[in-house]
Amino acid sequence: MKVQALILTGFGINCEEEFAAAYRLAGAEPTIVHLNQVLHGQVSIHDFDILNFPGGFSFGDDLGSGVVLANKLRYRQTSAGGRTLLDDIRQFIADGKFVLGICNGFQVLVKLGLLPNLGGSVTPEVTLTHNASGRYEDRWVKLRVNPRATTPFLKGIDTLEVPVRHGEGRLVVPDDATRQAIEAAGLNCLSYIDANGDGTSTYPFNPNGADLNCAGLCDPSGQVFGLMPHPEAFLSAYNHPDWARRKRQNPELGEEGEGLAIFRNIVEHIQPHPPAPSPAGEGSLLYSAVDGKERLSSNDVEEDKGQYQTAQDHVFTTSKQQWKKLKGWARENRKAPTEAEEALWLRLRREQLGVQFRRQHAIASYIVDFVSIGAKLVVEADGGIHQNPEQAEYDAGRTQLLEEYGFRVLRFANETILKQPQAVIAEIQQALQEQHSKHLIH
Ligand SMILES: NC(=O)CC[C@H](N)C(=O)O
Repeated sequence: MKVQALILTGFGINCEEEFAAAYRLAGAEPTIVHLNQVLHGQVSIHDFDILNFPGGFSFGDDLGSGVVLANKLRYRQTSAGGRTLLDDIRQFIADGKFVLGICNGFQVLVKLGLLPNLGGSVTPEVTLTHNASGRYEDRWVKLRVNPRATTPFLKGIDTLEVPVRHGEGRLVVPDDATRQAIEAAGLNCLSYIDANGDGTSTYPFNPNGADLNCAGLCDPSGQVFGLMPHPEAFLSAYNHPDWARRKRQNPELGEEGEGLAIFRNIVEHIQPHPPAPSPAGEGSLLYSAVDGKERLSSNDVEEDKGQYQTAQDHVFTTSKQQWKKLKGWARENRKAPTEAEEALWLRLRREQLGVQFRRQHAIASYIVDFVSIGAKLVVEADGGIHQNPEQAEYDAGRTQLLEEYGFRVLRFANETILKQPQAVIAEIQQALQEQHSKHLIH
């Protein structure tokens, strides 16, 4: 099942379709509902992974942007039992789920006290108020991600160019203690920067005069994130006013807008996807070397059933001749794994890391210990013999060849696999993510 994104609308919210488009492009399933459907109990936020508050002019910005909506969430009872939507949202966050607010949505989260929520009691600690310019600002700004920010929404992003459109985007932090606490925890996760890339309070780079030059906040868990600018308004490169000049300067310029990364990040964080395998013959020897005629019927390679067998299609990444030479060996290895191989397989099999791994799989003239064909990632469990110089040279040649075929190769010493399995899995997960983004870019 796809990641489920619930997008609230109604009462003057007006960016819900852009949110839906962003989630769709990021591979999630968006559902737009009127806030009343949630307040009246017709839709439960708990059926979703990400709760989204889009921008707009909820309740006409009466009493201050986001104030009325925040009060509805805090005080409107949703059921006979006297629960409020805020109670549900707190439960939703405690369940490890995610909340995103953009512009008016960010204002709601701040007025409600879900951001920055230093004290954990969901009481307002900072506010957003009228821009220092005294007028509505509609312009493109540049942002820098606080390197200390830990929210998954911003993972891997350094800078971002996005539009702002708001009248009340100026963050005001009431006192030094709050300011220090926010900075100490890295919750001021986005700042406005000038042309040199430095955080700035200078207009118009900082369009509203925000304290800490702050354009966005996250809570200490990183699960709640909000920002004044609109990443959902930069999903395509053509959204940018300078796209034509940029494209002329760099014909290779990708078509994706910078804002999409935030949505991809959170969807990927919730459900790491394997990249699609590259189409036959495209930039890789892998599939073109194995044409239809060379394929063996699955009967020829019937594998032993048992603890180490997973249901999977047979994918051939070697020729028929080579497979004949290698299959006996592959089978033997599979039947008699080393202790480290066995330990690693128990953590890789059955798509536990979100992608399918095969073990003792033949690629060209080699048998690799584990491979995810989709992610193009090979994982090798090395015994002591691999320290011997001759073997090391052989390994290096083999790695080079596999890399030529488009695979990335990770090697772990058996001892490391057995003694630090968590670290090994973390490294494999990291590599899977990198492989995923790499293949998306291509
Ligand atoms: N685009 C928006 O979400 C605007 C938010 C709010 N109405 C403001 O003007 O500040």
